[in-house]
Amino acid sequence: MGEQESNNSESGGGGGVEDMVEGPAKENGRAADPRLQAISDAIRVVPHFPKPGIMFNDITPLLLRPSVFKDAVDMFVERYRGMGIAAVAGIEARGFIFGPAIALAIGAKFIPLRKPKKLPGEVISETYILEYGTDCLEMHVGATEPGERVVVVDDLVATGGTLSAAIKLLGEYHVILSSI
Ligand SMILES: O=P(O)(O)OC[C@H]1O[C@H](OP(=O)(O)OP(=O)(O)O)[C@H](O)[C@@H]1O
Ligand SMILES: Nc1ncnc2[nH]cnc12
Repeated sequence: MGEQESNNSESGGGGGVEDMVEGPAKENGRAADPRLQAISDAIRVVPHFPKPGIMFNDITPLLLRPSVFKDAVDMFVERYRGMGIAAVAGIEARGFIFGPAIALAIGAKFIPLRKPKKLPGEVISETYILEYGTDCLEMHVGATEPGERVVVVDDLVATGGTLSAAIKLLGEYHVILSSI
């Protein structure tokens, strides 16, 4: 593999599935899922993108491998099916790639948490700080009901700013965090 195709085990980038992989042995004291290594290997780390110093975790190679893409979705479906999850909230843009598939498979609704000025209805907004700037997430008012269990899905946590904003948007509801 060239430098731009190295996998996450060589990366100092954001935390994603690679944080769940500790070789073939254990994950939180349990046997690691054998699917994790292939998922981790399918995520390309691109140094200095989009700015110097950023180790960019690129999930697009994973999307080109249907069996690995399916394994990534299935792992979340297996984790959350039967848990009374009412909604999956996907964070724009990459949470929109995984979230709807997970939502459909567990029989939950899908809530898009969008970048500013994309949703036409009444919204609530949260501004947050990124590794490379600031951004804002918005959610339609009424997308969730009080007391619903919501899973938040995204591809990656770096600073955690995006995830914190999502939690604040859904704050009055019961949120379950989930990162691919
Ligand atoms: O933990 P954080 O530091 O907040 O970073 C993580 C966020 O950054 C990426 O999205 P990005 O903001 O690049 O938007 P995009 O998916 O629209 O490209 C990623 O998909 C997460 O949403
Ligand atoms: N290191 C990273 N890789 C991919 N997307 C990101 N968003 C913020 N940090 C990132």
